[in-house]
Amino acid sequence: MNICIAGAGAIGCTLAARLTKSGQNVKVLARGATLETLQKKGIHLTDIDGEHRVNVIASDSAEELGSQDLIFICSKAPALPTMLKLIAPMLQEKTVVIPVVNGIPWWYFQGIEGRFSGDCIQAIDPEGSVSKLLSYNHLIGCVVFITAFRNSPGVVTSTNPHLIVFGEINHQMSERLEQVRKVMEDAGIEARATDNIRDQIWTKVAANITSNPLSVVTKGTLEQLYSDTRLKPLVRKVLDEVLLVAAAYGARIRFDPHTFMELGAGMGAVKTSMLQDYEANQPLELDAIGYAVLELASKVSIPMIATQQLLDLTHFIASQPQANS
Ligand SMILES: NC(=O)C1=CN([C@@H]2O[C@H](COP(=O)(O)OP(=O)(O)OC[C@H]3O[C@@H](n4cnc5c(N)ncnc54)[C@H](OP(=O)(O)O)[C@@H]3O)[C@@H](O)[C@H]2O)C=CC1
Ligand SMILES: CC(C)(CO)C(=O)C(=O)O
Repeated sequence: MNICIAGAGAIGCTLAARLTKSGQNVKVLARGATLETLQKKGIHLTDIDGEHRVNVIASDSAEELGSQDLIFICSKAPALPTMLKLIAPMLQEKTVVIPVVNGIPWWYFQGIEGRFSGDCIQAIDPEGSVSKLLSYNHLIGCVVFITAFRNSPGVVTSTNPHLIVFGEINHQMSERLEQVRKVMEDAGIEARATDNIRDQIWTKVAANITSNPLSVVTKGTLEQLYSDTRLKPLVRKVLDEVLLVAAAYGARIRFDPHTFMELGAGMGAVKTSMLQDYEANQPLELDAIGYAVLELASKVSIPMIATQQLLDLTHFIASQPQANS
């Protein structure tokens, strides 16, 4: 299968290395120093199965990479509009596009019936500007439960077992969904196909909104955030708020709040991706994992007072010019 990984950071390099090793025809859309390293040295991934060194074809030109069967967009949420424009030359009628991106997706209200069907979420898709960039029939939804860290361009460490969940945005099972699942499974990454990707989205968003912003405020690890007696009450408050909103949208989250907190603490001394971004002076995914949730909450008239304060505090800290010095 012709597969493009668009965005070669922590998650992109993890997927590109594993898929290449499994025999897929993988190409990588990258830029700058990352592109240069990938072209000269390939990818060096260290994960739970050991070390993987793979050579990949990489370019910053989608035209050069050519038509693809499957495209994984592995950028941060703020780069999504740019990435959707960049991948356009690689699309054919049947190309499947899978954003491997945290947060509420811009297509959340597309493909399903309901009170808000067809609505755009202003925090991530102002006036539908992102929706216009890609036809929905290309999309498969995805939630990634992988932790990975980019040590330097092309050099990535991933410490936890890999898991990735895929689902059609209209909640139907399909042949292409099963094909994608199998491609991932063949690459040694546990992959599941679901008939309700939104349940998974809310589960992951609950993890992100309870940990990522607070990690920027405190510089704490996942273990600390979910177990430190001074931080736990706030984390739990945010968790309770997000679970109410998720329930209002009909999401079924498999874990009760107590188990959720214990699972978080069990993730160990992991630095969240938002804290990594903050330290690298990169834009934070606050809209996709935070302000989009507040918008959804206000649509169903549920207050998220603690969450709002936490997001605003994080936003303030991140907006300070000397924040990282
Ligand atoms: N890392 C983790 O542990 C986890 C991450 N996630 C989520 O997965 C998604 C990807 O995260 P992650 O891999 O960590 O992010 P990274 O920041 O490590 O990687 C993003 C990549 O996108 C590339 N990119 C951005 N814009 C462009 C562009 N215009 N052209 C080409 N490349 C571009 C960046 O380029 P450059 O090389 O120049 O920086 C970078 O390589 C995020 O939504 C994140 O929240 C989810 C679970 C865990
Ligand atoms: C590890 C985890 C689950 C923390 O919220 C994550 O997705 C991230 O760091 O972005």
